[in-house]
Amino acid sequence: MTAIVSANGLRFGYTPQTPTVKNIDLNIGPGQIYGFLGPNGAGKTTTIRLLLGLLPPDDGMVELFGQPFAQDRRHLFSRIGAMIEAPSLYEHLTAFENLEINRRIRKLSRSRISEVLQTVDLSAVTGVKVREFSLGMKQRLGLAVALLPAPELLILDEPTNGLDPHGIIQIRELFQRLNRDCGTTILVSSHILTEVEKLATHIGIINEGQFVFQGTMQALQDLRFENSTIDLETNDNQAAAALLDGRYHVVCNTGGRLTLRLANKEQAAQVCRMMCEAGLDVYRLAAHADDLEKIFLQLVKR
Ligand SMILES: Nc1ncnc2c1ncn2[C@@H]1O[C@H](COP(=O)(O)OP(=O)(O)OP(=O)(O)O)[C@@H](O)[C@H]1O
Repeated sequence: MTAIVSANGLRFGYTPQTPTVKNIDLNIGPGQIYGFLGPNGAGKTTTIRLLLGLLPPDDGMVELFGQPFAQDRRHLFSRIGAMIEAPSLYEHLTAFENLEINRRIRKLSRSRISEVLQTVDLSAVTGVKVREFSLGMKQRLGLAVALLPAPELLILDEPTNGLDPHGIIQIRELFQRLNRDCGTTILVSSHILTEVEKLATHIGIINEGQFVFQGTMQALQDLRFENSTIDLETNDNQAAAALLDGRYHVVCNTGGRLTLRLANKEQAAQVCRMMCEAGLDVYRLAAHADDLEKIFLQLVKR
């Protein structure tokens, strides 16, 4: 299946001495919601600019919808909606007027304006000047601009920046709706994992211009169980410890409770099965996995 976004060996530096993006390989398939994460200054915006052809790479290549940029750039852009950092809006104009300018530039039908205003829930304020909008309303109007061409691919750089929890939920639900109802592929960047973990199907985490993790959301979740521990309590902990000896790493045996280090979550099931097969009663089997935020912080500290 053709990738919607494909980048290979992407390199870029604002100055020759300091590479900002170092060898980025990235693939986003149709219908994916790709959470692009990294701490401040990791190179997310720069990578997004490279993907959109707004910066020329020093090395590497980008294909969108299986086509390099050089070919039919105008047609490619008609299939993409993008919002990089703060939305570019005319504060002295109304929501409608802002959309109308963009609609004319992109030669789109007039009906798209009311459609996108409805999608982002701004139909009631179509005639209000943007300078009277809250930050959340401005973000949603920026999204409406990005949605005007009914894009197959949405690229959004920190779209929830500065929003309150209610605003973040509204934007998340909007992305979920677009993805579910229209099949829109979405690349959304953030420096906060919790903002994308409920949304993304795939995750890429960069630090200092290179990936430290790329995979499905499930694969990231599974990392929580690498090197996690479980507490085990049975009716005969001595017998349990003897069974585990040599096969599992028992880090603590207090008599009342055994603590084991696990290599993966499947080992918790194996331990449970082993106890039952030996006729021991399991009173407690409690996993202590890292939370995702901790995993994220560990990944970007390396
Ligand atoms: N126009 C520019 N000229 C020189 N250096 C720049 C420019 N834009 C960004 N940088 C530098 O490149 C690095 C990566 O910046 P970038 O904005 O891509 O990171 P980011 O991950 O998007 O960060 P944030 O989450 O803070 O937006 C930073 O060190 C930044 O200072």
